[in-house]
Amino acid sequence: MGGMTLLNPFHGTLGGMTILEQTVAAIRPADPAALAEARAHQDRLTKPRGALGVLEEVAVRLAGAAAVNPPPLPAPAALAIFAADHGVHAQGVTPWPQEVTVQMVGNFLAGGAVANAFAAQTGASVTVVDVGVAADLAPAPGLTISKVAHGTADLSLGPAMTVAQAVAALEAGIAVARDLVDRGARCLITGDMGIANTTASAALICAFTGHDAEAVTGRGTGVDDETLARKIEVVRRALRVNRLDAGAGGADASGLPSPDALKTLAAVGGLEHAALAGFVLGGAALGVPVILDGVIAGSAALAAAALAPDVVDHCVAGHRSAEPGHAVALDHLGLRPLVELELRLGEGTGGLLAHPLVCAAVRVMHEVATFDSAGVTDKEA
Ligand SMILES: O=C(O)c1ccc[n+]([C@@H]2O[C@H](COP(=O)([O-])O)[C@@H](O)[C@H]2O)c1
Ligand SMILES: Cc1cc2nc[nH]c2cc1C
Repeated sequence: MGGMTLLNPFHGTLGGMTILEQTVAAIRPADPAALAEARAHQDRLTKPRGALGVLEEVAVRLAGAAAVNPPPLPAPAALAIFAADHGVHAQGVTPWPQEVTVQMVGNFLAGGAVANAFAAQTGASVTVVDVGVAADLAPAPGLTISKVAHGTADLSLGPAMTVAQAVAALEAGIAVARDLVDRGARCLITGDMGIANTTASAALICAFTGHDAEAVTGRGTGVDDETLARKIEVVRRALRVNRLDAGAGGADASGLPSPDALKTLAAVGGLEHAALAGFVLGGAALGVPVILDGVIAGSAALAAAALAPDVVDHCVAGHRSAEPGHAVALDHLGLRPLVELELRLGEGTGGLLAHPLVCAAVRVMHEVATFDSAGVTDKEA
């Protein structure tokens, strides 16, 4: 799926609804009939009932999301790495210089990052999306340029983005999901790159779950005790300055994107968080499952769920990262991570590792014999 794409980040409309509104409106909850059929099917397969543990629930979940049993095999997979920079970098919340964001974009495009190795292992394509890198990037194969801004403003001093910028980034993410599915992807995997983005992730998790900054702020790329203390204070200040300390709004009764959720995302999110939220919504609207990576994806999924609660039915939590806010975000979403390896890299690495597990879970539903078809005696009811 190489080749360079230039996507228009303008806030588009069609038939009176914005692309974001259309996308939210197209997302369906899990289909109860397909869920029931998939559960009954699991119980007829030649294995003791429940013997595949969590993998049985994954397959059932994908059947519900696809509204058909068995669900389509979630392959080929496409990883999209959304890259952006953060004004809050100026507060000294990370030991890494900001230019590492653009340098790592170069590394992804050259095929030299861990995400490239893991993608090759599971046969996933890699697309890098510049949604807000501070530096200007030259067009290159595998790079989508959807730059909404040259990084966000400092979220500890005021809103990181305007609502219009957040919507433009959401719609850039939706466009990437649509493009990858058009080109044949049957599973989307989230990836991110953005020095300082674990600070924005912590602020989003506080705002959407009501947890305290100390409980959800972690060491990111590996900050020392002094920097961690400063980072927690920066998150607290961001919530106070942006008047989010009382928790944020979710979806409202209209079924349209909640203005509170958009304001929260704009206030303390990053451009990659907004684009990731759009990517997740875009995949769900097309009925294609989305495997979430780490804390950045988890916090973006909170925003997506506040905009469209049913989006969660289309998500699989690839892994649980070492960042403490990730478990809080996954609990709030009701998602159970498949892999727990103390990863804290981002780029989509945890999502990519989970992809073969999700494929295996679904393949069982297509290929394993039933007690009847194989002539195996079931235990007595
Ligand atoms: O995926 C995670 O859970 C994760 C946890 C810690 C760090 N990261 C990555 O590290 C970068 C942000 O870390 P930091 O310390 O600069 O905020 C960003 O590029 C993320 O992809 C990612
Ligand atoms: C080297 C490096 C690689 C990364 N990949 C994702 N986030 C990252 C942060 C750093 C610092």
